[in-house]
Amino acid sequence: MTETQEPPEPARPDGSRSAVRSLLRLWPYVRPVRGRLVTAAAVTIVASCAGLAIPLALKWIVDGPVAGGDPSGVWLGGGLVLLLGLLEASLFAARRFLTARPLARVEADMRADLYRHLQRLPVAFHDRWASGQLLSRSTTDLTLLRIFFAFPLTFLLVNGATIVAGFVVLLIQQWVLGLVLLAPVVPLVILCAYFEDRYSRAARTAQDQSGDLATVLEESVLGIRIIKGFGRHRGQEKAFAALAGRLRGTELRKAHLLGLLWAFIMSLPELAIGAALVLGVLQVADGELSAGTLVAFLSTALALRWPVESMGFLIAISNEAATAADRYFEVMDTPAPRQEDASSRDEDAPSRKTPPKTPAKTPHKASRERTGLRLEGVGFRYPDAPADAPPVLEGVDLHIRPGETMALVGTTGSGKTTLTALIPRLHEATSGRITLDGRDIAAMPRERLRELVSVAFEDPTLFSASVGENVLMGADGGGEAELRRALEVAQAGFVHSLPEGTRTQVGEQGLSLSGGQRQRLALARAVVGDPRFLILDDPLSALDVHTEALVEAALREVLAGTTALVVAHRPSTVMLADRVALLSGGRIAAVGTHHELLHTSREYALLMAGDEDRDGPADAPYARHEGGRR
Ligand SMILES: Nc1ncnc2c1ncn2[C@@H]1O[C@H](COP(=O)(O)OP(=O)(O)OP(=O)(O)O)[C@@H](O)[C@H]1O
Repeated sequence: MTETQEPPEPARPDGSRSAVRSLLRLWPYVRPVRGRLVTAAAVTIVASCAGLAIPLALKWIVDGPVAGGDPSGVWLGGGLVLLLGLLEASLFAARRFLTARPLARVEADMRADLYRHLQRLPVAFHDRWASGQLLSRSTTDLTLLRIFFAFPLTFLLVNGATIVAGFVVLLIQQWVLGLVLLAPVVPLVILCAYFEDRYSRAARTAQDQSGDLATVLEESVLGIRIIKGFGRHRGQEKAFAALAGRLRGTELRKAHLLGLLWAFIMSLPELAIGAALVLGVLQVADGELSAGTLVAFLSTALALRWPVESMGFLIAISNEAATAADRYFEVMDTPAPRQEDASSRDEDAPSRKTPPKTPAKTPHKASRERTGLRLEGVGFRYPDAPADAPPVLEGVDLHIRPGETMALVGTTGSGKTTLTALIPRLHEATSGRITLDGRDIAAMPRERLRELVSVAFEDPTLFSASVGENVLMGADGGGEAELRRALEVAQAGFVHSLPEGTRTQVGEQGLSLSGGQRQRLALARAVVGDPRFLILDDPLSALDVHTEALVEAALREVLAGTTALVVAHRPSTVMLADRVALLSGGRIAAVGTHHELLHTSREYALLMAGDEDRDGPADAPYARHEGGRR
């Protein structure tokens, strides 16, 4: 067996990391659209240059036509300024056009990759991560990244280039005044570094808290019946309000930091412009500077205000995007289980994709290779179990013969569900091996394994899809005939009286159906592909006595043609089985027919009597449960 992969704790770093390094990891996604992004950046630079040329045109108007009293020159200059303005506006519009579609593609690709990866990650990962955290990473965080690609990424470059070009122009026009304007750069760089660190910590906290909020919201929506049933809505409201209050506090801290940064970014350059204006006016008065040059100088300085001021929020959004990238890659970096070599595929085995029209009675008994389902020395411990806790399963040996139905019984928490989860490899056994018809499942491609093994769990989850789609999930390519047969076996005839029959959409998690109805659909899903191996975890628990008897009768027919392990809590479910295995203390304590175990295992007899604490030998009183298939 492969070693169980320890999924990482959902990380909550403090944000002290390199934002640039985090953002650089996005390169593989940006690569395919780099041409568009570079073109958009070039277009934006041309647009900014058009904007910067306007003050130069003004200088020409003031020093030329205005000073020389030439009205036609003023009109010409005015027309030139108008043209430059129109050019700037249309180029900015073109930038949006160039980036919108490819960036939506990048966001969609990243989301699809995340979803694909989440589907491949082991159940142990999902046990540990809160669903809201995954939800917020695949929605809010990816939207933040798209905004970053569309806006700050381009404008950090373009505005940076504009500022450099603008200062070159200023220094050429009047280097003393230019140096006055450059004076705030040093304190601003120091302040930006100071705020960046604090802001990224706050951004990380806010994004994690919004994930926590999504988790509480999701749990409240899914558990609304319990909340209402126990009158817990006030408690839930308080818990939600407390979390929302914490998030509000963090957002306020972010706003406070951003406000302070912005105040410095706006006021320091304004002070410098004021100083340059006073100095410039004195120079014009002394005749050392032309009025036109001063107008051009100040217009250029004012044109640089937006690129300088925008740096504050561009840095803020970039930090949030870097945090979003970290959160995205925390999930993507979690290794998914290794995909086994597809060449080990069992070619002779019939696929569930093409189920036979009618089940063969005992198709697997005749084959010499078909040795059934075997567990040899299987052990399992949950990755997050305390180090000193004993393993849930240890040295489990069990052989289910081809075509045989084995019931698995044991006290609550004895590990029955855990054991059934090892067969379709929802969890990896930590020791020992499991074979299906002699082939080790650890060496089998998961896809193939899941074609061979079908499962129905105690909690019958249905998806937001039609009844038919939910059932046919169990058999890719299955059609109407398979659907009808599976519904018949599961005694799910009620679907035909639903408004649109098997096309009726069942709500989120099938909430519009009763527990028993959902369980019957989950059972139909398990049997629809006529699987070679069937794992049923207490499949009849939510059925009334009458329906249970009907389902049992139909299920007997299916079980006759498959090798099955059925977790049973009730004698009526045990009756479906050929033999029974008793799970106790993490091991198989006894195997035999129901009749044999009633007489040989006191623990089994007590379990079947529904009285686990009872003393005294198991004998005649339990004989009323006898009468299984053998
Ligand atoms: N995801 C998990 N992480 C850690 N421990 C777990 C996890 N799931 C189950 N356990 C523990 O493993 C043990 C076996 O649980 P399991 O659900 O397999 O028992 P069970 O026999 O199916 O119980 P029941 O009859 O009540 O359904 C229990 O002690 C349980 O607390």
